[in-house]
Amino acid sequence: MKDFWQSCIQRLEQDLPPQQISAWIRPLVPVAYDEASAVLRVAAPNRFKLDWVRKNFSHQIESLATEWFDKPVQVSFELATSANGAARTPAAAPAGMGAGGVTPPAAPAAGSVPVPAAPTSQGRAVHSPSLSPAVAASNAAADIAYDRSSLNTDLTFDNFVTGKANQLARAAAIQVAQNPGVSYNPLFLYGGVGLGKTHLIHAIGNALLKDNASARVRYVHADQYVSDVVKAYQRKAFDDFKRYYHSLDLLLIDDIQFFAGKNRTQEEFFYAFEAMVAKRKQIIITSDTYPKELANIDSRLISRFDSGLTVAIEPPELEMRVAILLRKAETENVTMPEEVAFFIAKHLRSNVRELEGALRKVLAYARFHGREVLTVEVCKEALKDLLSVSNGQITVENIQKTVADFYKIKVADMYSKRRPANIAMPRQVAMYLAKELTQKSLPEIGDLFGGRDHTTVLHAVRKISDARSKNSELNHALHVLEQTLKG
Ligand SMILES: Nc1ncnc2c1ncn2[C@@H]1O[C@H](COP(=O)(O)OP(=O)(O)OP(=O)(O)O)[C@@H](O)[C@H]1O
Repeated sequence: MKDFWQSCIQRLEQDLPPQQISAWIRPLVPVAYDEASAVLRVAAPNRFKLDWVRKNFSHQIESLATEWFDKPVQVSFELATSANGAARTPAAAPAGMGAGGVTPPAAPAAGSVPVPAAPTSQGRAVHSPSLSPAVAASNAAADIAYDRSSLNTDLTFDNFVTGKANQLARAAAIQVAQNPGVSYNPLFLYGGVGLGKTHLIHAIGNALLKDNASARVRYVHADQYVSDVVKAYQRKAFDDFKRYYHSLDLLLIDDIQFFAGKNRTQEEFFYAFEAMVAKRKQIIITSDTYPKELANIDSRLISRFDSGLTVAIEPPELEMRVAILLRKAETENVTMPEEVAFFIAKHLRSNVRELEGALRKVLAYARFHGREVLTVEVCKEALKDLLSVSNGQITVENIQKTVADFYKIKVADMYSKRRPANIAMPRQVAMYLAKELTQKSLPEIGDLFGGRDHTTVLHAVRKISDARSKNSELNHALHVLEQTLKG
């Protein structure tokens, strides 16, 4: 196997630039070759490299192995650990987060693969034995920075499709990535589910680390932060907790609405917030609603959230949905005719996650049934269930967006707890239409309107239905909305 590996590197050196060889190939360690199953195990020093080589080099290594061993060989990549004998030296291994017991950040999800637009090896992540100790040390530090940040390297600005719905948010995100702590602090991004908030904040983190590999960046979901607070509490280790969070250069905190009612968490976050902003360190927050609408969050925090820049991400319009589908298909190396993308985008309107799910379904269906060309027919078959469930294309999210546009209120008001009449009435209209035009049950509708009780939905449905028969203006508005939604 050693001989094979040497020859493999030599062959790759003929095809790849030296920089790629030292950044991606030399850090790999061949772990074992199993003759019987023809599986070659290769270890990568960290998750980032693992994802990258799996995506970009597995094919080349596999064909070289197949040639060498004279039979089809499968290459299986894994993380270097002491168990497989490929772990990094202790000096280079990511340290824990201290005695405080703060949970070390999880690595990006297994199986996630960076798209080619992810950071290149330039300036970091090089482990060639020929490097000077200083450079090797700084590259090891860069790897550790990535490992600790919990960033998903798949999520970058380059693969974030822009349209009217998110252009402001993207512009603000780029601005903050280029001038952290200076331009907008905090940056508060809000919007409904699956619209790209998480993607955007990872993109900021990735961009910052690409520019400055030694920056202390951390992505954390609000739930994880809560659980870090609980652990610090149990272990009486708030000093470590504070030291860690207060020392960051960039804190990306996702879905802050999960702080609701968690007073100790809010208090700790308040201190972290104050400490970071005072030191001009950047904080970026996402939420399903805008600051003033956050329920059960301390008003001190709400006013802090509001003190920077607050930007909404709206559901994508048709053209943007098409662009997203085309881009995602391209990433999968699949040619998608525009009419196919339009067909899917017209039928699935609510969010990007739903579009991605539909695309995955269509691709899996086409592969399984040996359909080499994607057609509208293939999509209709593949998405049969999804299309019938969405009851002639109408989803609760479409209804919320359409009604919010009609009454000129924010989509976030559909799930906010606010109750002034100019918001409560459109929200009731939306609930009524959701009941009329979708198959959703009352509890399901309640959930989609910010976790409201089914009796609230029932009350709205009855009230609007009754008012409609007496109030011709409302009746007309409902007709217009129904036509828009069915159109
Ligand atoms: N503009 C976009 N371009 C490309 N991909 C996008 C875009 N917006 C969202 N996505 C993709 O859609 C999926 C869902 O996005 P994301 O997880 O960022 O949503 P979210 O707003 O954080 O949702 P939630 O509130 O449910 O956490 C991700 O795979 C993301 O990469």
